[in-house]
Amino acid sequence: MAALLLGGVLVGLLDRRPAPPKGSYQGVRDADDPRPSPRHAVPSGSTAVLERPEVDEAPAVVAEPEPAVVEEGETAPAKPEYERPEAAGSRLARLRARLLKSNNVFGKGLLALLSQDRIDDDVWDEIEETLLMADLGTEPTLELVDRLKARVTVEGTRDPEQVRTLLREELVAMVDPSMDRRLAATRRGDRPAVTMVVGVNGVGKTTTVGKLARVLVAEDRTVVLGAADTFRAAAAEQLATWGARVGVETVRSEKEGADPASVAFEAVEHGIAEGVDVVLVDTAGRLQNKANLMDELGKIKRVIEKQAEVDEVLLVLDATTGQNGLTQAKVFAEVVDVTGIVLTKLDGTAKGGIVIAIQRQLGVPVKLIGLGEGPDDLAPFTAEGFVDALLAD
Ligand SMILES: Nc1nc2c(ncn2[C@@H]2O[C@H](COP(=O)(O)OP(=O)(O)OP(=O)(O)O)[C@@H](O)[C@H]2O)c(=O)[nH]1
Repeated sequence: MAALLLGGVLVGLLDRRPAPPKGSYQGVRDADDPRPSPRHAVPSGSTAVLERPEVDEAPAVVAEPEPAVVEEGETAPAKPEYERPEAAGSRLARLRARLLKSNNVFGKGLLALLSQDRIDDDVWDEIEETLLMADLGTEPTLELVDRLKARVTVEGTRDPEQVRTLLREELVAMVDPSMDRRLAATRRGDRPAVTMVVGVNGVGKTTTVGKLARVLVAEDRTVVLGAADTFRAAAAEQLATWGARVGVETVRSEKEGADPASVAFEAVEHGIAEGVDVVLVDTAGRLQNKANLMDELGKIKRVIEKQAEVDEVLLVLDATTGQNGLTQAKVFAEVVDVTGIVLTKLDGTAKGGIVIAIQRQLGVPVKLIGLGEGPDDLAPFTAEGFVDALLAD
């Protein structure tokens, strides 16, 4: 199963690139200004700086720190020690207990109901209620109940293992294993893959960008982060801290309220210069009104696309917000072309059905799920892995 999870998520292998040069990069242009030459010889008054991990070199691939050889009376030289993030493939399997715990009623409840000797109308009503309570949504609930009814009638089985198999098949079909859940993580020619991460504040967006950088580093991808959420000053700091832990650089603004498109531009520019695989751009996406959001995200995208295509727009949604999350999803989908959903805080809700509801609403796959506050508690999503975790013993 680990192989399945891994294979479904990221393709290709990273070619190891030389470490970026020393020194700090200063960028100053407005996003619409012409490109300076030579590249980094720019006047003062910078809008974006590169938060370079404070080490002699910044290896994009994490190596086990070698034990330093120290003579008696000597102090060991400072050595870069980055964290080694957990491999992407094993994450969902590791986190299944958390998913099962929070979604116990959904998975186990359904199994128990379907395993009863006699499934009368009352039991079907209870099944329907269980699905609705799990935020599956009315239409998918009715569809699933119809399919289960048809199969139980035809197969007439109450054997727990057969019931489990039947329910597993039907839930996997609802989650739709045919959706392409791979992340854009491979360079296109001489350009990095560019991912914009959007969503309202508080959903776990900045945390998700940090965790996603770790997923990519675990897959031997080189990454640059762009802190284009210039609305909340602490967000850039938070992001740079995430990056520094795994040797990933963050391009950020020195000024609160700086032009987010400009920061995004410079992050991508830096990613191109450094030859990294992926540039992840965090955005603010305040939802006061749709026109503002459209202006801001539209501008960031347009400006990035002066240099490289935006390959992925990941929408982060908080699974605990239920219907509110669906409304947010709709607004964002009207503003940008969302290519994937990251559903955070699934560990804190019994409403795992939201995965199906959101995919149905947007026609876009859930690509990653957040299952805790730990740095590696973001897992690549697969239909089978998710359903197995819901129905696990
Ligand atoms: N339990 C749990 N908590 C999470 C998960 N993802 C994020 N969080 C927590 O959610 C809180 C908010 O996270 P942030 O990344 O700051 O959220 P954000 O407000 O969207 O980021 P900004 O857009 O920069 O404001 C933090 O305490 C995170 O640790 C998750 O999957 N599970």
